[in-house]
Amino acid sequence: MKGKIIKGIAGFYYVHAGDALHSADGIYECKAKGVFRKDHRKPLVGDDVEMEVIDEAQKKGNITELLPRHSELIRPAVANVDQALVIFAICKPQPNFNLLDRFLIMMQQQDIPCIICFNKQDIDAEGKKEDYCSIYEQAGFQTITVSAREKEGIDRLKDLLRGKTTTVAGPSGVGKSSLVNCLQSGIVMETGSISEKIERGKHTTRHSELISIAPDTYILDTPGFSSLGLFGLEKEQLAGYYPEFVPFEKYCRFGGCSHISEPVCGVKDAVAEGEISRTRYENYCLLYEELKSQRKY
Ligand SMILES: Nc1nc2c(ncn2[C@@H]2O[C@H](COP(=O)(O)OP(=O)(O)OP(=O)(O)O)[C@@H](O)[C@H]2O)c(=O)[nH]1
Ligand SMILES: [Zn+2]
Repeated sequence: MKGKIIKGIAGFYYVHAGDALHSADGIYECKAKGVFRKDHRKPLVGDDVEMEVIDEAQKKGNITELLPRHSELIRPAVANVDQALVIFAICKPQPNFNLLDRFLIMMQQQDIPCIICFNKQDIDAEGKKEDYCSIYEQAGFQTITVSAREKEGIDRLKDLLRGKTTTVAGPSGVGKSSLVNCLQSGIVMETGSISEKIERGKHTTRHSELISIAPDTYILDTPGFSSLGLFGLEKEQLAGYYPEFVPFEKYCRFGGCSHISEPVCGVKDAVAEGEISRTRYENYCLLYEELKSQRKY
């Protein structure tokens, strides 16, 4: 039968299969004997597989075939991700837009569409949420504001996730765990031997695990981050990750304009006229300088 690898620990793969979508009953502890030889690749969390049940009562099985992957993410290592949800708080803590831009670049490098979610709208006393959303909508990203505490925007968020596998990320303290809990609500996970087995592995390494939140809908909860390096990127490529710059580049005097110190620059003009967000442009300049001074190996 078909299933999906939701977690891998020490040579075991936990495969979500069968009809019991919202219950731990549908999770089989599998080995992947013979798959490496046959498919020449290592199973990844997120892989769709064919499996056979060895022992239904003990929920043990064997993965017999890896089905084709439509995407493969390196950070975090997971297959078949459709999109990323990046969570920031509107306040407490204030969003670090430089960090957000770094995250967006990393996902664009891997061709993964990004939804930006601003949480804690219940304490948005200064009314920042529209401003924040418009910065990123102007750049072509989808945005959503929610409150995990007041359970606002959760249904809309679920709509954006439905039928897809989404990697969920955000710096610490933004309410990611609270939001993941909201998304899981209504799902009865039965306690039992399988979840205990999964539990045991938790203390050794940080594994990524897919959580089923609705039929054909999974989220990957990733550890909070406080910094992100830029990898595999030359400074000349950076502007390509700021999609809102593109329509103005034709007004730059020089081809390959860096939009920093050149005299006639369509991008700088657009910033001055408020057509490109100053926050985005300033972070572009900071990241450009960083790439410029990066050591080449
Ligand atoms: N006002 C408000 N506070 C929230 C909301 N969501 C979460 N919080 C609070 O923000 C703090 C951090 O929430 P968590 O869910 O632990 O955040 P996290 O992003 O998982 O943080 P880490 O565990 O550090 O990665 C807690 O005190 C939550 O009660 C919200 O929608 N509104
Ligand atoms: Zn320019």
